[in-house]
Amino acid sequence: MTISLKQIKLHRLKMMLNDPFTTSFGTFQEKEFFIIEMIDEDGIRGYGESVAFSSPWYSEETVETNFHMMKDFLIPLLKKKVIAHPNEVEQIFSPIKRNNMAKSALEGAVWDVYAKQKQIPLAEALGGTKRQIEVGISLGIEPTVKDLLKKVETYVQEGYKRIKIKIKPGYDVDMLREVRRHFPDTPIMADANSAYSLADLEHLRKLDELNLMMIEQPLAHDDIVDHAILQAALRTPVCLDESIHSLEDARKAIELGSCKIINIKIGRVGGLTESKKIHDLAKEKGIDVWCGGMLEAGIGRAHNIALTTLSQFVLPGDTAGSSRYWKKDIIKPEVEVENGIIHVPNKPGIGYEMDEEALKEFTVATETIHV
Ligand SMILES: O=C(O)CCC(=O)c1ccccc1C(=O)O
Ligand SMILES: [Mg+2]
Repeated sequence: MTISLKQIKLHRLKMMLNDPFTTSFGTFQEKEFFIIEMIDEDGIRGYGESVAFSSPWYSEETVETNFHMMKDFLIPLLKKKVIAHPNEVEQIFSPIKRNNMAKSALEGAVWDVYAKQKQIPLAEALGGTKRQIEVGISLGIEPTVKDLLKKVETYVQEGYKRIKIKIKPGYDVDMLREVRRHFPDTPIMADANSAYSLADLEHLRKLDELNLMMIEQPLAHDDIVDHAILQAALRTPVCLDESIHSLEDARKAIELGSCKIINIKIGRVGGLTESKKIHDLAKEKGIDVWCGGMLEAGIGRAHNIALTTLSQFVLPGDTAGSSRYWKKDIIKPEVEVENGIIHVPNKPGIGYEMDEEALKEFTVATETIHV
């Protein structure tokens, strides 16, 4: 069996988040992104989602650069190619440097086509075995600690397996101490999105009193050297997010001791194939991994769920339920979280149907490309 693509549709969507999401870089409430629909010669449809944001605050990619890369460079590389296995897509895209989120959006759709051809769940195609996955939730920076405590309370009640809290200088140790006081036994972690430097080492050391599961990306987005110094000085495990773009980055970070945990985001590392490689290395080296989030709509969420079924995803990820983000998601059924658990669908491919009505409602433009 091979994959012969006939058509690729790039649907540009605009959706409003239920609540504004604030990080150390700012606040946003609207999300623009692409849903990739690939149609093969037998009419099988596979879907992918581009996860870049409208501005390059998280990484250098944006919605516009994703479109440019997919349309002008990556899709032309797929033209007239017969793909035997989605593992090959990474190699096909290798003439193009970086632009991992653009690559990943397309590669994800190829994986979905592949699994649907074979009539197996994407999770199984990836080698995943878990039938249910544990998930946590990521909470943005709130106007006051009181507001935050209310949110933590809500999601602890709902059964989320761990609570991640965004931090920044001035909204960190004291706030977390307060949260810990109210929730002495809840698994809690902090994500700094690169808001600190080694000059803050003594301050960050105070986090060690709070029994946090980890601190995510405390230092620069492109650093693995200073993180190694910080990790050596902290008991709290350091988790890398922004700094890891590839298997090679992961290998170097592990060798340097820059982290004890890796947040794998499919888009950030260029696709499911690379995610799997990082997962396998982490497993071999005894590094725990979990699946990060990019405030995805249903298609990206479905990919995250499938990836999380791999065995070294031992920590709850950021793949919360659809309703945490959207009034209405673009898939049927929506992703439901029950007591912090998602039941992995066992239908072929990503396991969720595109809600065509919702797709239409949120689409602002569609580009159709024949391949
Ligand atoms: O709920 C999610 O999808 C993840 C939320 C989150 O923490 C996040 C959201 C957008 C960009 C970066 C991050 C991050 O993990 O750093
Ligand atoms: Mg992060």
